[in-house]
Amino acid sequence: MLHWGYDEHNGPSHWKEVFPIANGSRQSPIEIKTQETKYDPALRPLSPSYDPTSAKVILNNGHSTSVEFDDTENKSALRGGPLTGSYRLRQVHFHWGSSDDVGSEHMVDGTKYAAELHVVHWNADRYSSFVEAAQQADGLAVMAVFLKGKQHRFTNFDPSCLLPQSLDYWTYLGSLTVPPLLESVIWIILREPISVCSEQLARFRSFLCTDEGEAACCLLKNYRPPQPLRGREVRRN
Ligand SMILES: Cc1ccn(O)c(=O)c1
Ligand SMILES: [Zn+2]
Repeated sequence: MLHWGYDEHNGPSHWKEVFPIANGSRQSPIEIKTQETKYDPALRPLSPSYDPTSAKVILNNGHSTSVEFDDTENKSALRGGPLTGSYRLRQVHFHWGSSDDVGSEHMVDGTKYAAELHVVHWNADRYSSFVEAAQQADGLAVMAVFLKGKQHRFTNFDPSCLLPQSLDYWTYLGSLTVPPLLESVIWIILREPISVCSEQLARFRSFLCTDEGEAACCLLKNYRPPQPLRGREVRRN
């Protein structure tokens, strides 16, 4: 196995060839069987305290996209919960899959989520660096957050924030532009565009259109070419 990854030739089933601890006794992720979890009254509430000015860079390290934080001082830390003392924020990254129904690392009662956010901290009370802490049994604390897929909770969103200044428009009678192409649409097309930067457009192109288990391929385009007007009138206000 050259460099570890997530492909057939270098994925999780091969990692033990280079990292024998892969067969260790406290490996992650796990499946959480909620009925088997045990209430612990001694557990305290989590107390995250993050200073946004400690964020430094966002990068793709080939295994994930990650935001790195300045951890040379205790500006952002996680306390409480199961932790003793304070754990300093190091980085935030995501794990995801090739389709919305998989992607999380941990599972809950057989359910995988679409993705999983990991907020990584290290025990700066006891150790002098992330690298040192990463070798210790109580060295790191990773807070994981599940991301739900399609039905992603997206509340308090007012789409008018995406509208241009002018609501002047063209209108015509047409159809869906995707199958089943039903001819049931009154189209209202705003004449003034809104602006996006090329990075935002590239982000669209990075979304996948492949299913679980298929070779990942990106949804590079999803537009239907113009269709014959067939005598229809297009009106404007
Ligand atoms: C430190 C570290 C590195 C990779 N991942 O996935 C983690 O969750 C934590
Ligand atoms: Zn992770």
